[in-house]
Amino acid sequence: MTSLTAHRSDEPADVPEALRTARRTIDNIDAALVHMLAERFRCTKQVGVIKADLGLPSSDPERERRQVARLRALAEEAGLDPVFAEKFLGFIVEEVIRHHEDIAATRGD
Ligand SMILES: C=C(O[C@@H]1C=C(C(=O)O)C=C[C@H]1O)C(=O)O
Repeated sequence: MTSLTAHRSDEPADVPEALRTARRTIDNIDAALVHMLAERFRCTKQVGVIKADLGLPSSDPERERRQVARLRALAEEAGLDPVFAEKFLGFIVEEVIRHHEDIAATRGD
C-alpha cells in the first residue's frame, strides 16, 4: 500500500503525510490547468482560422485591454496578485498571437 501511494504521488516514502496531501492537491490543480490551457488553445486556434479567412489581424489590442481589466478585477476578488494575473494572461496571449500568425501564413494571407 505504501509503495503504491509513493508510486502514484511520485513522492519518496519519507515525505510527511500533510505535505504529501498538499502536493496531491497541487498535482490535481496542475493537471486541471494543463487541460484548461489545452482547451483554450484549441479554441484560440479556431479563432486564428476565422481571422485568417476574414483577413483580420492576428492580435486585437482592444480586446486584450478589456480582458486585462476583467482578469485583474477577478484576481483581486479571488486574492490573487493582479500583476501576476496580467503577466500570466500576457504570456498566453503572446503564444496565441504567434499561432495566429502561423495560421495566417500557412493559409496564404
Ligand atoms: C483569441 C483572439 O486573438 C488574440 C488572442 C487573445 C487571447 O488569447 O485571449 C485575445 C485577443 C487577440 O489579441 C481574439 O481576438 O479573440
